[in-house]
Amino acid sequence: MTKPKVLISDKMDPNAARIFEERGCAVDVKPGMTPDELKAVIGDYDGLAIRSATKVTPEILDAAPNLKVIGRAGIGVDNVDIPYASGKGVVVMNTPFGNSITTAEHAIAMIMALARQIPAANARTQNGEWPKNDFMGVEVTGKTLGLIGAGNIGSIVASRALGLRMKVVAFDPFLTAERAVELGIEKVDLDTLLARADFITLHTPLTDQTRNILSAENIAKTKKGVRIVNCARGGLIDEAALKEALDSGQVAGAALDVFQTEPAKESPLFGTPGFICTPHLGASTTEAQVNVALQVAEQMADYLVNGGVTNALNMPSLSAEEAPKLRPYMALAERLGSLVGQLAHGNLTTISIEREGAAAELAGKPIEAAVLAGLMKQYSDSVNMVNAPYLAKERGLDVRSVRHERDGAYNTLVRVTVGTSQGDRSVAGTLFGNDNPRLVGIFGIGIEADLTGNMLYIVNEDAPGFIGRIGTLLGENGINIGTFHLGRRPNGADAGGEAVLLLSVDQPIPEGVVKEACALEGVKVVMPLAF
Ligand SMILES: NC(=O)C1=CN([C@@H]2O[C@H](COP(=O)(O)OP(=O)(O)OC[C@H]3O[C@@H](n4cnc5c(N)ncnc54)[C@H](O)[C@@H]3O)[C@@H](O)[C@H]2O)C=CC1
Ligand SMILES: O=C(O)C(=O)COP(=O)(O)O
Repeated sequence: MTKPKVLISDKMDPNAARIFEERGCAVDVKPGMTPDELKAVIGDYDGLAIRSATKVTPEILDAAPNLKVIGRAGIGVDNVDIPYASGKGVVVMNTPFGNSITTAEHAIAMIMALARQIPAANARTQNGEWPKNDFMGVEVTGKTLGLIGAGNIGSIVASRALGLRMKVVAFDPFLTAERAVELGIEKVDLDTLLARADFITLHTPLTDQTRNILSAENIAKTKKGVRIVNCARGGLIDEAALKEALDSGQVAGAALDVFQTEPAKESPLFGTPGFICTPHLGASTTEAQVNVALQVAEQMADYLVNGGVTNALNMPSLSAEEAPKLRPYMALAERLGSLVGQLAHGNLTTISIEREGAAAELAGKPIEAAVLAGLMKQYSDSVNMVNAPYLAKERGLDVRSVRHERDGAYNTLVRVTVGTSQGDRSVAGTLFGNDNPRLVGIFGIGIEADLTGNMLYIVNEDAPGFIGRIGTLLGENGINIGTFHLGRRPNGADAGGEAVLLLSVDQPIPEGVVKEACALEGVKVVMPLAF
């Protein structure tokens, strides 16, 4: 098997490359490429490991036909076009905890640096000025810290601030009252936070709701002399409004680690009294960088080599332990999806995926994604388990997953039923010997078959002589039959109803032969299938 190829396109701790190699991936380390340079090489890679500098745009994704996974060694993924990556079937992962302590500590360092104006005092002291009378600071003890965003980083900041004897109030619509009590902080609305906080620190992702959350209007609602820290994302603060507020004294100090445009080589804020900044160093400690590098490489290699999915933003998780158990189910699910997609005519409106017996004990989402991938393959070549659920949603397909506690005739069973404009169509399959996918029912008829290669599905009047006729037709056309499966409709009926035939053949069946088969006496349906 050829090794999956991974490109590390941002500066990353060398542990990442080591782990990729140890886990069976080939790795190239090329930090600092321009977008054009990245575009020129990305086509060679199965995985792309990044930090915040690489921008994964639709243009880059379009140039990456082999790409399967993007791994962000860090938290924020606003530099990746996730909807576009999902559409292309590329998994996007991050490392949600590896650098949170480090970033929280940076925010605390910013709070202390603002309170005591350490950067300016340091610069002037080293300049030989000894400006002892120019730097009157403030204590943080007893002051109110307003947290905007109390997730992983925000809650660590809260715990450290409580240790500094600050009072902490937080605005976070997703913070529960219980969690606030647990953290020892007070949950407030944004206006209350703005009015009460002596220091404000931001810890939300950049979304449509959080963009410019500190707008001119909201900055005007702050306590005069407030100090503001942003170690989250640049777009959270209106930088022009912040400049004005610093100039007017509404804001006594502001510390930014992140900017609207990065790298920020120039800014009206530079040189403003009370303003300090760092060049997106929030995650830059040895400890955090080792953490995120190890984690991203482990996660990406696990996906590329074993199919395990951890911390994906566009796919359900699947542990490396679960992955081998689920793999035969995915194969079964994909084939059932493909079969029902090939057989069902008319406009598909609903799909229901039922799991019974051992299948009911497994994670449902990956099985659902595999069924949809099989089904959607009829419509597009680039469908996989990542983008199939998105494509199904786009097409307005109503997807239902049902888990049955009851025991059925098989110790494990997956049934897929699609609702079409012509009624419901259902197929079911099991695993033989734990890993061998096998069809056990088609449109309510018990029929056992492997779903593999080229097949022919025939419904005919159940009368003597038909099997001979179809065998002769295929033989005359040089088509060898591999396997032959028969069932009767209604299920278990005696002769005289409808018979269903599923044949596997050694080559695709030419259209002319399909037409001749349709013309045979008693034939109702003939459909070539491919798996
Ligand atoms: N400066 C740096 O180097 C680093 C920056 N970051 C950034 O820090 C930010 C926070 O990271 P985590 O705490 O790990 O994320 P998280 O997802 O654990 O927490 C974010 C919190 O923001 C809250 N939130 C979402 N929308 C909100 C809204 N409209 N108003 C108020 N709160 C809202 C969420 O409920 C959540 O509790 C991210 O933007 C991340 O990219 C993370 C690491 C390093
Ligand atoms: O993890 C994050 O969200 C960060 O912002 C860290 O960015 P970086 O990896 O230092 O470029």
